[in-house]
Amino acid sequence: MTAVSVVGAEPEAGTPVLDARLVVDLGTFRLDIALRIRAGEVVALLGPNGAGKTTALRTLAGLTPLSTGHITLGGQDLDRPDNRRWTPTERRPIGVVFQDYLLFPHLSALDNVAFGLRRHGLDRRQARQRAGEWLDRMDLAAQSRRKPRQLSGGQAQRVALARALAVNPALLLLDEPLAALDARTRLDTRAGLQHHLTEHPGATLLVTHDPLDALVLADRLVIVEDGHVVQEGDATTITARPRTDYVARLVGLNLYRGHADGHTVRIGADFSLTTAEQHAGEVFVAFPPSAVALHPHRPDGSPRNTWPATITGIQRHGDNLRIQLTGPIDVAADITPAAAAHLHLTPGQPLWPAVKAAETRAYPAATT
Ligand SMILES: Nc1ncnc2c1ncn2[C@@H]1O[C@H](COP(=O)(O)OP(=O)(O)OP(=O)(O)O)[C@@H](O)[C@H]1O
Repeated sequence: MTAVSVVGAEPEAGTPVLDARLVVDLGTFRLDIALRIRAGEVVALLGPNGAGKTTALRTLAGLTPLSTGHITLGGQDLDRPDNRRWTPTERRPIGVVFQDYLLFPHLSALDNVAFGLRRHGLDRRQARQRAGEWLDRMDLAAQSRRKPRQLSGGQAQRVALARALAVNPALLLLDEPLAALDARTRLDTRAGLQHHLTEHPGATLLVTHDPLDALVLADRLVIVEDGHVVQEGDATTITARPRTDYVARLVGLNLYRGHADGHTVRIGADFSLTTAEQHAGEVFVAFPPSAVALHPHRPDGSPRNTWPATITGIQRHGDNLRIQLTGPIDVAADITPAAAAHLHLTPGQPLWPAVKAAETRAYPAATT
């Protein structure tokens, strides 16, 4: 099917479609983030609970007003409080897939998709025809007459996606689009969603707290904590060089901030790590839990990074066990069940973690 633009011209690939600075004051919480998304680009807004992701999505959709800042889409100001400019939700060239889809329960799948098209000016026949084509494209032709309650979770998600995409929005907003699905359906639906996002010529913002969704679906990640962007970039850079504890946990790394002098990084008053790279000044040091070996006594031929620690937690982690330890630094170590049995691990037990300098990564803490 050829995509016919209902909402203005097709954006040119590579040009910024969305340019926004979102500032929202909600009592004691303040969101203040800048977002730019190019045509065809999928950006994931990722962050812990309460970071401000939903608030950002609601301001873009016109459901929560900006306190200050602006939302410019395809070169047009949708919101600019300083100029008293605000565009009602239904007049925005934006498609939204809400977490629980918000399908109209009394309308068939076909009419749910046609509804948005009619609101954008198509007559009933045209709207139903276009809706039928979209359902076909989503592999839902056989379900087009069903009401939402007669659809599986994955099917309902695809109807919601068809409804949002059918109007060819300049900006597609996805709010935790896979959160309502069970693990198996999630896997299939994620693959389908990835395919449709690749084909969407407009900008896409995906709001999620699932790192896997973000890594699989997005070209770029914007990480928010407490209303602010703490890191942004492609998945490779972010996974290699996390800059906050939240991001480090997300990508499964131990992360420390310290002061480097050559190969030595001082962390806190009485502790330092030896790193493979040399630096001077403020740095982050990161290493994976799999790089941490655990010894019952101080290891002989002592690797330079070893210290006394105490077990605070033991959890399953895939085929291995993840051991949390406290000491001069807190650290997570992944070891095999066989190694754990050999060490007779119990909470409170003293151990010596050891990490080779070659397994560490050090990088400047200053953002340039
Ligand atoms: N209407 C409101 N009035 C006052 N505070 C609010 C309002 N809506 C949200 N907040 C607060 O704003 C902060 C951000 O909430 P938001 O829902 O945007 O976070 P989130 O990142 O989407 O979190 P989650 O992943 O839990 O959905 C929270 O501290 C929340 O309590």
